Amino acid sequence: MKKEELIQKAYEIAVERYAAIGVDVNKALEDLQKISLSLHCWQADDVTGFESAGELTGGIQATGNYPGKARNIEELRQDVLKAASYIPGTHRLNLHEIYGDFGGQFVDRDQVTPEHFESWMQWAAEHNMKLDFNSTSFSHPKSGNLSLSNPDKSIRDFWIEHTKRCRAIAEEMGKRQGDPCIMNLWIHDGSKDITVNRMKYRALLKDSLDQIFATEYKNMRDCIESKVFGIGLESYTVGSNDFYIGYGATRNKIVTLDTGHFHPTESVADKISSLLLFIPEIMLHVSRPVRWDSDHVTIMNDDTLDLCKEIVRCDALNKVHIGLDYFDASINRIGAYVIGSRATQKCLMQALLEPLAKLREYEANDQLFERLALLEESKSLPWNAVWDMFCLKNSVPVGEDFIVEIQKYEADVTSKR
Ligand SMILES: C[C@H](O)[C@H](O)[C@@H](O)C(=O)CO
Ligand SMILES: [Mn+2]
Repeated sequence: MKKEELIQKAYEIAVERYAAIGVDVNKALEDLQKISLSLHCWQADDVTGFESAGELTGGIQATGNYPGKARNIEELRQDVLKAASYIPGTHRLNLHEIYGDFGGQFVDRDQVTPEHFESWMQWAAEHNMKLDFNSTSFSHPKSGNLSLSNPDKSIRDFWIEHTKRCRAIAEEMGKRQGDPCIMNLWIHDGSKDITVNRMKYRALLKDSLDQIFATEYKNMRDCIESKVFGIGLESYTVGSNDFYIGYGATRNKIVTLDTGHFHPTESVADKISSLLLFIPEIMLHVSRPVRWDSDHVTIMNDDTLDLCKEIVRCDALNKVHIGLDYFDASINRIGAYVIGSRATQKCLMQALLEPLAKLREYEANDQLFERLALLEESKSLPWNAVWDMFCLKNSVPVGEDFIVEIQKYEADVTSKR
């Protein structure tokens, strides 16, 4: 039997199996088709960008030196398109400011304009890819330990100007693509050792943000991202979780939850329902922390599954933007994109196939053994037959077939860099 026929047969059996517990597989497929992931451009080149080839700072690290990383804008675009060709569905690209098309010139962060992203906007339109954006506070001589919360007004003003300009760029991207560009703001600001000025730096950050967000835009949306700590900044993070939840709730801003930015046993999934009662939307940075915010490639683990299930259980697919954020420099980088994106989609698929009505009925009736039993059984329902059909319908490799394709691209392209 041909592979397509096998997939079709397994799919039909899965449809019947799910129907028996009240799950509409077609609806799940339609819903998954509508979810665009925001692919982070920085997996392709270990967060280097095109401003200068300086050191990566800001308490983040890309470890490993697998050959073949993208060295310029053309290579990065080629790699992103290659990766996207193995990911079912239509996806977005998330750019950092340091990935501008600077034409070989040094353009300082307080000088950047939408023109530096003109070629990106054209490229994205040609490839039916919408753009998201990030200001970049790290890897710059003025980054230090404090940017928007720096007591030195000249440094603070430099970063305020940078972030304002980034919002203007995001606005232009959103206008051009006819869909809001989501702009994330993450700054590394913090202290390696004990500080006796916690309030002071947070008050400065609050004031800087108020200045940055004073301009109202129609085509971009702001989101703000907290973190527990960065390497070298272990004792204090100005933009903590509490800080940004307070800021987001009082200023109606999207809050970004990076799955690597919490204490290791803290459930990010549990935050969805609480946050959505007080803030408009959530941006996710799906990652895989191994002992710290190590940014390993996302896999189909319990954390990601729980997160996706919570989004669906909260009926929040239209309020949660799903971006990826990891940068593993120790394996094939195109493979890293494909593994992490498909893993996230597999988790979403399982979430969409959960027999939620039946589970809720059990819970309402206080049938707690039955609820747990069905939760357990649903883990081994044939969701993968539905996933295979999703890949087939989207004309991307089914199962592990993408491995050989990526090996070929490595042999023909990235190994020659
Ligand atoms: C490069 C990104 O801005 C960065 O990963 C940020 O989102 C983050 O998560 C820092 O730890
Ligand atoms: Mn992040």
